[in-house]
Amino acid sequence: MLDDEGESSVFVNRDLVEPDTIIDEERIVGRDDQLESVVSFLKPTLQGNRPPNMLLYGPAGTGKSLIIGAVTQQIIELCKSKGERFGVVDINCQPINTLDQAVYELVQTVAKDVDVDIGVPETGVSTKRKYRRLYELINEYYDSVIFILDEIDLLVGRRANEEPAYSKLLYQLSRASNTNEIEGRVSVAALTNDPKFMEDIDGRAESSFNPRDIYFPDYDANQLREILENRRDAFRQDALEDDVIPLVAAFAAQSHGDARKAIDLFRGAGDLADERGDEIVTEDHVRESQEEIDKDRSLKLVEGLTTQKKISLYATAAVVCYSKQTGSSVPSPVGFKVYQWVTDELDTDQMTRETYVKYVKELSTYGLISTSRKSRGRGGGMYMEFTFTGDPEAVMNRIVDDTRLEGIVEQKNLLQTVVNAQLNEFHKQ
Ligand SMILES: Nc1ncnc2c1ncn2[C@@H]1O[C@H](COP(=O)(O)OP(=O)(O)OP(=O)(O)O)[C@@H](O)[C@H]1O
Repeated sequence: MLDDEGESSVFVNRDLVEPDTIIDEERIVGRDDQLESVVSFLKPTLQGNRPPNMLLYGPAGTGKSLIIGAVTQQIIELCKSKGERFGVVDINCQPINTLDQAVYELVQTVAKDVDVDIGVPETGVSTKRKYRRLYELINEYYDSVIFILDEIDLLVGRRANEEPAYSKLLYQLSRASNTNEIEGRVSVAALTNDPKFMEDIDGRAESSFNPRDIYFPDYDANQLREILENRRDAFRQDALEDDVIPLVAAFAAQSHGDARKAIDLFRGAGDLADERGDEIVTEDHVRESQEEIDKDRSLKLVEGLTTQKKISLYATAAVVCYSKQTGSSVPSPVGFKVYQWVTDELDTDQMTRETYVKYVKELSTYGLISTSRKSRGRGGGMYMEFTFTGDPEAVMNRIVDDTRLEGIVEQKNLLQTVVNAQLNEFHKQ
């Protein structure tokens, strides 16, 4: 039974501190330049012209989805008042593995928006047919359209020596109006955390996509503070101790100035106060909540991964834990070699290097790993470098709890030898 105390909450509008809530423009902080750029690029839509394609790039939680979402929402409204149909087709590429799935997802998103039948099955028909259905729906229901492709760099989905799926998709969509497959005006906005994303794009796709760039830098502690201040009304008046907002902002500023993390921690501290029946959110709630988030994030996440992702992560963590060299970064070619060795030992499927890199990169969106792109010097090509933000040994231990990976623990010495041999090999080249 709930007593009076149990019913009271520090929140009066908890939605405001939910990560997916679409906030009003006046709550947006420190993104004036980006807002201005997106508005100016999309303005031609209102005058019946085609806007340019765009690339919004910057670290996680820096407002890319927020800004493009807020501006396109306004354009939908303005177009509606003029009797024009502006379609916003927004997908997140992170869970999508192939080009075919991406096109299906686009069809599904449009069909849902205009409330009609999808009209193509998910499997058993060609990707071409799915494209045809996509264009058919767009031509019937929209006068102009923008495709928003979030986390575009994670749409790899290719076999060895093939062009990556993101490259093909960008090529197709950005030329669909030139080829008259789409009759109205089309533009494509790609969102990514990878500042060097365009370097991996096929030349054909690069020239047809040819985007205007908009950069989203990290927030500093002051901006994070302001973002939180603007959502203070999620809480009951006087429910926040004075130091709560500065402390939440300071924690989030340490983790790359990610506004999503700041908001999650703000909400977490409030939830903890509620759980304990405390009337006021204090610094202690913030600190404890941060500890829980740190612990939970990596370990819960690891538990929920597929076996292939666990193996990829295990092999990457093993490079850090077993390396005799100092430094805690893992060059992706070394991580991949170790991954191959582990899959051989376990006698399980082996993915391509692209897929291995995609899996590990995905973990960076959860803050478990950070990635950067490195050059091997003149003519040596590029590779990714992975750095663990938390403790790689805890990650390995958690993965071993999965019975399918137990066998590998007995091979610890061998694994150590493989790691160091691969590192030596890599640094010799
Ligand atoms: N400038 C801002 N003002 C207010 N809230 C913000 C701001 N920037 C981000 N947020 C909030 O932080 C959260 C994350 O923002 P958003 O999803 O736009 O980030 P992103 O850059 O698209 O991240 P990712 O690369 O992880 O997709 C959202 O809840 C958003 O409302």
